[in-house]
Amino acid sequence: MVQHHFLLMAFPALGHVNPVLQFAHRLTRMGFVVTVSTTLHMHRRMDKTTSATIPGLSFAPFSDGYDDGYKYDESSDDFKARTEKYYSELRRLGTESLANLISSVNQNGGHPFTCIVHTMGVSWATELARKLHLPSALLWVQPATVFTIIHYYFKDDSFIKNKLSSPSSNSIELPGLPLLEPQDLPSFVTSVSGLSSIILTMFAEDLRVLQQEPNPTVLFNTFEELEADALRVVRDTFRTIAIGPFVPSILLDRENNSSDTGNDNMEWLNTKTESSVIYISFGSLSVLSKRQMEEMARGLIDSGRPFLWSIREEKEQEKVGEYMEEMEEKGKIVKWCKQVEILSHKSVGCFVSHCGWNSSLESLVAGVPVVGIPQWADQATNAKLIEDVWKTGVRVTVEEGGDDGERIARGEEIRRCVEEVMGDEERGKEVRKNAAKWREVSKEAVKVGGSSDANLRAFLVQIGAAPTN
Ligand SMILES: O=c1ccn([C@@H]2O[C@H](COP(=O)(O)OP(=O)(O)O[C@H]3O[C@H](CO)[C@@H](O)[C@H](O)[C@H]3O)[C@@H](O)[C@H]2O)c(=O)[nH]1
Repeated sequence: MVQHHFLLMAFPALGHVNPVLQFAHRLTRMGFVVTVSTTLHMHRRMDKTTSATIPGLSFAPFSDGYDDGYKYDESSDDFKARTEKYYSELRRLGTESLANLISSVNQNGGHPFTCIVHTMGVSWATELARKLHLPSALLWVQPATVFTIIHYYFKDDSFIKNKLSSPSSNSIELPGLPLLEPQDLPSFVTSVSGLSSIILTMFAEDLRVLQQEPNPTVLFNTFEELEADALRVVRDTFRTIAIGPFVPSILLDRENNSSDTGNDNMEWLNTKTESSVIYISFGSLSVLSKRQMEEMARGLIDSGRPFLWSIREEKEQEKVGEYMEEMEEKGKIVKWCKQVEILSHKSVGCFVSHCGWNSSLESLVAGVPVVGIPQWADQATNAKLIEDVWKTGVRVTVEEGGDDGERIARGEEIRRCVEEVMGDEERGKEVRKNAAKWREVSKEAVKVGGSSDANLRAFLVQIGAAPTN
């Protein structure tokens, strides 16, 4: 019997690498051999603590020429040209490495690769798979809603582009999606410059390459119950298969925990009462301005609640300036923590988040209500879904702040939103009830026999790889 061997290729960003790793875990549990490939820099950043001992899982990192990581500096004059050059190098070196990997496995008597799955931005992996007559699929690591928006954006200008430039009504009505205002759209379609517009070009290439496939298949890090309509309305063009949420098993397997020790954050959380702590994180990419950091600090202090704030780097932490002392008295600032551990702790009652898709799914599975402060990319759309569709959180209102016209979430507004989801008023109760409901539904989806488990098994059978577990 053929031992199926999956090659999973992740675009070099933590938001892609993390779900790919979870997907790899799932496939190995089903009895498959899996190789995960990404750039050397991302490979080093990947949290592989739980992967080291998994039989059947291996890694094949490659150098993209930036082993200390490519720096996206949108303020530099040559940002667009430099980034496009980087992506073309990523394509050249990635294709080369992938081709070498495939032939060396074949020559050295390893299990030959039988399927390639890749995230967005590396569609050259599909092109290589086609050349080698291997089945392939795109793994979409943002919501299906965003995929659907992007699809309609390119399908016909009348859906989005013309509306955005119209002086009168620019509400966007798309099949299967809630009515969207421009502020609910991903920045890819609203920004005409910077990284967002480069990513839009990348998505155009992803869809172009995909649509040349006889059976264009998109696996989604979402689940049917969560985004049924968004998945359904594009089925005339793509085979859409929801197989998420891809979150670490600590969130899926355990009940909210409070007893773990040997870890500063857990011990600190253990001293707090149930659902009393605000957790704050803006993911692996966003950098907040000093002004915004100060507003956040003010809002947290004024909330009168304990908080745990993950701020990636020391120089970022310094931006809270004069508030540091008071912050350290009332809360805890940490550098980079195991977010899923924090979210699964029963003391955490609210997540102030940029609404990155991984964070959004992790909070959903943990049943923690969200206060959304979206920054760019898919985050505004995710915040819209959280507030208006799943009703598991609220989105702060931002306003013009300061001379440079920067849009700011004011401390007072952050405090108000936190109070809204954690307090005793009707809205808070409803949000918490919905969060508890989605926690159960999301866990069910990935259990054996759940919608995502069944979808994944059907996909595997279709490519001739029936699971043994
Ligand atoms: O202290 C921290 C903070 C975050 N995380 C983890 O980091 C990941 C963050 O992912 P995500 O919430 O998706 O945010 P970004 O890193 O900003 O992800 C980028 O990629 C995502 C997937 O494409 C998009 O949805 C986001 O908008 C985009 O910014 C999550 O798994 C978190 O658990 C930690 O482990 N520790």
